[in-house]
Amino acid sequence: MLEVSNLNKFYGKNHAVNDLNFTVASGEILCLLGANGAGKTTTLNMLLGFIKPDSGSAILDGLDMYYQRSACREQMMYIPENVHLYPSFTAIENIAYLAELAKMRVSDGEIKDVLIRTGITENQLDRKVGSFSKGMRQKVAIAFALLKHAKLVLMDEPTSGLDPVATQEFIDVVNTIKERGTAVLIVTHDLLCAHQLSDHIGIMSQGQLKQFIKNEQLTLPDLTEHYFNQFSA
Ligand SMILES: Nc1ncnc2c1ncn2[C@@H]1O[C@H](COP(=O)(O)OP(=O)(O)OP(=O)(O)O)[C@@H](O)[C@H]1O
Repeated sequence: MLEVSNLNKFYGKNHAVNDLNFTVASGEILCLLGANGAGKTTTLNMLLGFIKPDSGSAILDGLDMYYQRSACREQMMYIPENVHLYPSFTAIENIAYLAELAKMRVSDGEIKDVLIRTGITENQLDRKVGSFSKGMRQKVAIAFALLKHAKLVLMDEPTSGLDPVATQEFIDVVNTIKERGTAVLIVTHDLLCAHQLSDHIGIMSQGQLKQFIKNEQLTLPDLTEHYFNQFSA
């Protein structure tokens, strides 16, 4: 689904993203970990088509994510660290508005259905989202990704500031989109969430993908050791 090949980005002499190679298949979750300045955001910005790679490519289902970025954006969903919604609209109204902008024809019933699937309760459906927590706003964004049948969902620091219960709810909701066959790429500092959620974990340092680990049978202490080894080397 997502194929990143020999991706490079320089800021002057700073090799911010250094020959990155990885794939995320349909129905797979990859978490990218790394210290501040490791190159995660620059990578994300190249996948979003905001930054032109100096060389290499990111391909989403056959489309180049920089040169065919408009077509790619129709097939993916970006969920930033803080999801911004129209505070005086309800969740249904927010999604209806986003759907209209995306020229999608959807009924209120379909919108309600995806919101319920992400854990928004019947009571919350009619509330203005201005009072929603970060976790609830994320659920609304994920509901839109479901409605859109996004092939790829990109998330930046989704669990920062979430309490443990909200984090667990977030993990459950992301598993819902995974089950639908969506490829998910999450940039995070949260080792516990990465361990609980991902199929693969990539550890970046100084622009390079130092490790790409299959999460199966990896314990949290193992992951922590892998992570810290990158900085003691
Ligand atoms: N617009 C820019 N101009 C110049 N240098 C930049 C720019 N954006 C990022 N950098 C540099 O590129 C490198 C990678 O930064 P990036 O923001 O991608 O790291 P990160 O892993 O996302 O860090 P964080 O976890 O703090 O968000 C850093 O050395 C950073 O200083």
